[in-house]
Amino acid sequence: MTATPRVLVVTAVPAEADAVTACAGGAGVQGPAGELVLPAGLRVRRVLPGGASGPVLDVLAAGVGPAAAGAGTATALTAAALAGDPYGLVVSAGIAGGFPGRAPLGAVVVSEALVAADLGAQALDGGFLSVTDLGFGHTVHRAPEGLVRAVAAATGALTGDVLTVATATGTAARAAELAGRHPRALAEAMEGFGVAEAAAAHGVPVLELRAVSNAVGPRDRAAWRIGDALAALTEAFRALGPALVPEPNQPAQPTQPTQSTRPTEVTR
Ligand SMILES: O=C(O)c1cccc(C(=O)CC[C@H]2O[C@@H](n3cnc4c(=O)[nH]cnc43)[C@H](O)[C@@H]2O)c1
Repeated sequence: MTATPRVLVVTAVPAEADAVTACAGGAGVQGPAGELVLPAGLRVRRVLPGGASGPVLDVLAAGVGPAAAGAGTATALTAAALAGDPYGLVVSAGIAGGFPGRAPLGAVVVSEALVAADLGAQALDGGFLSVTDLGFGHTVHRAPEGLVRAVAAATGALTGDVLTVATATGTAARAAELAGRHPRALAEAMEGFGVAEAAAAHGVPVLELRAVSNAVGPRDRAAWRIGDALAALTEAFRALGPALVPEPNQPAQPTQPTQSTRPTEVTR
């Protein structure tokens, strides 16, 4: 770690990145000279929400989905490492769907675990086999516990698992399936696990922070409350202050799913 903690915040779309940088109220946003342009035209914007003593947030809109998120995150982490100024923490941030009864619209959630919920294979009986069940790969990255507690205390965020899906849920049946398979899941989004894979490859701890814009369930775009969620995201980052300082020696570690996140039964 450098003297001033450097945090890479990765969102999917520019509107989410704007919501994060708004936490500094404009005053902490560096001018064009402070904007870093990475390969593939990725732009990293820097804000200093806590003033000189707080963390430096470098905010990147890397694109929608786990692959774009992983590629963008890896590019930014590699650029920083090669420049001799590596990041101490990566945060996957944005809006999310909340599981009904677990995370209401407007709630902020912070991840205990970032879980790849659809990385695997469909079984003959229609069940799901994760890559762990198949014997190759992992589906879970855990966030540092102390950091999760500190972020929740500072922001009022709910703590639990955040699922990463490549296809957003659009039916009640799929929502029930995911909720049943992941009893600790509060929300689903589309980038967290990709961000975590890149962070783990660089030995950097990872966290996911999301504001709920819609319910996970039957697709109803008109019911999404994107503005409210983006405002909640800004408030969460404003409240964070020093809480976003990484704990020492807590790199992202892929973990096997706990009993509560494993499918109850799988059939090959
Ligand atoms: O249309 C807009 O103004 C707008 C502003 C900000 C963000 C968006 C997005 O559509 C972001 C997509 C992003 O949001 C996550 N997300 C949100 N809800 C869900 C969900 O129910 N299931 C999965 N992902 C969700 C996701 O991470 C997307 O990348 C639009």
